Amino acid sequence: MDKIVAVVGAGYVGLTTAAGMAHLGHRVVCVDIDEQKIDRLRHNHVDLAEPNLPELVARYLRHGRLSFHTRLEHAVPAAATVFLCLPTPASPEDAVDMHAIDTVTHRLATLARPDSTIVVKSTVPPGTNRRLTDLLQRDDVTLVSNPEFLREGSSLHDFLNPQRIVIGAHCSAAAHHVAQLYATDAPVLTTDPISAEMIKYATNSYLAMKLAYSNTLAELCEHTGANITDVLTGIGHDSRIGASYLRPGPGWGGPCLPKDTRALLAIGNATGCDIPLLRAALEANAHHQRRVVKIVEHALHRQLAGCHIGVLGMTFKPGTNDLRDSPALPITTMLAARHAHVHAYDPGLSTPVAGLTDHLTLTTSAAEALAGCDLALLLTDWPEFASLPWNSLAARMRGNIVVDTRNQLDPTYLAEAGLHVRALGSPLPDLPAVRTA
Ligand SMILES: NC(=O)C1=CN([C@@H]2O[C@H](COP(=O)(O)OP(=O)(O)OC[C@H]3O[C@@H](n4cnc5c(N)ncnc54)[C@H](O)[C@@H]3O)[C@@H](O)[C@H]2O)C=CC1
Ligand SMILES: O=C(O)[C@H]1O[C@H](OP(=O)(O)OP(=O)(O)OC[C@H]2O[C@@H](n3ccc(=O)[nH]c3=O)[C@H](O)[C@@H]2O)[C@H](O)[C@@H](O)[C@@H]1O
Repeated sequence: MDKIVAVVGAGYVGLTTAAGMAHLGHRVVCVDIDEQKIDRLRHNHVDLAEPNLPELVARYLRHGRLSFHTRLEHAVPAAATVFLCLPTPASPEDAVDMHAIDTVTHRLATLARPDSTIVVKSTVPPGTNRRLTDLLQRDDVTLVSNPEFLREGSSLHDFLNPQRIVIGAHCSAAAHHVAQLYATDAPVLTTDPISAEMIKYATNSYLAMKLAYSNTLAELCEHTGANITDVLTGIGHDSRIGASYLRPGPGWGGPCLPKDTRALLAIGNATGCDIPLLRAALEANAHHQRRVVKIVEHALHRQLAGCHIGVLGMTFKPGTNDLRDSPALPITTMLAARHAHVHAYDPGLSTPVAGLTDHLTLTTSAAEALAGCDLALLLTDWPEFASLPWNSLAARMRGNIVVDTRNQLDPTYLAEAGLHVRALGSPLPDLPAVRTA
């Protein structure tokens, strides 16, 4: 048994780190200020829709290798390593809100065990390690930067199978200590802290730019007559480009890609470095969301006022119940602002969601969302949408057009049901006259 690992913050990153570290054989104490969350976790209730996470939490709770706490003083003083997995949301001016990290670091100044290592897993602006070291004022405690690259929906898998571990540390013993906690064959890259912090923003922003480029190519294909699927397959075979993150969609979203791209732009501006590339990626993303609304208008051959739109998928990607910065939010808001009636279904959203039902009706099935609709709009590529009973759905719809922003549906299969699929990145089809009742 290794020395105790403390994890502060029990959200996506924290709970995954806690369960993952327990799985790697460490004794883990996990702390969160959300008393309700901790109470639920102690009773085996994991609220995150993450495959295998509930099972692992239950297993190591039962073994006594994992425990949950609400107070830092009950967890931190015994820990040789303290992972900070705290939120770093955007602040109003798009800089990073460091309140949670600063508050906890302040407390660690008195609570941290002598010779312990504090590991910052949160995404934090370059220079944070140096600033927190000053705040901590503990010569016997080392602060290490260790950004996390997991994706929602596969958080545990990604944590246990990392493509690389990045460790930013001034002290090689501390870097070695953190690396050996992971017991992984993945490459371990040791850098200075500021570079490690930058690697995280640079990665997310690069993915955002790549996605913005894919969506731009999709639009260009519509105008030139090229086929986006073939074009992206063609460029993806070039190993200098790579095939991943090339699927077009209604815009990229989620809790991190938009926030971190905006943050890096703001960080650059604060240092006097303008980054037009990032500004363009963000502008392109807003443009692509607006474009989806235009495609719907074009498909209906008319104004949206009074139309019923059945939306499939609201989360920013399948396999999660997370709506943060989901492109479906601005798109459905724009549809509602044009006085369309929006009825949405998402397999990840079983309970009412605060704020969501102001501009749309959240239904509990695809059949309910599409009943009587003039047009179906697929926004999230939940796998089950491909195999919906499109024959019976078509019979319930008033219109006969499906706008597929993820190029997920088989147009031939839907054609058998009498439906016309308008995918992204294919030449604009001469859509049939809209079927109405
Ligand atoms: N969600 C993701 O997929 C990824 C997130 N990140 C980064 O990791 C960090 C954490 O993100 P998430 O886990 O998504 O956030 P989250 O919002 O899911 O979880 C944060 C947790 O910290 C708790 N917390 C807040 N203040 C606290 C305090 N003073 N003491 C103890 N607990 C406190 C909250 O109650 C919450 O449970 C952020 O910097 C994020 O950018 C990095 C990689 C992936
Ligand atoms: O820092 C973070 O929080 C994380 O942000 C992203 O992970 P995640 O937010 O879970 O989402 P992704 O799977 O990357 O998808 C982001 C968005 O891009 C879209 N996307 C992704 C891939 C693609 O080919 N096409 C596409 O439109 C998704 O639909 C989604 O809206 C990064 O992929 C993680 O490496 C990172 O750790």
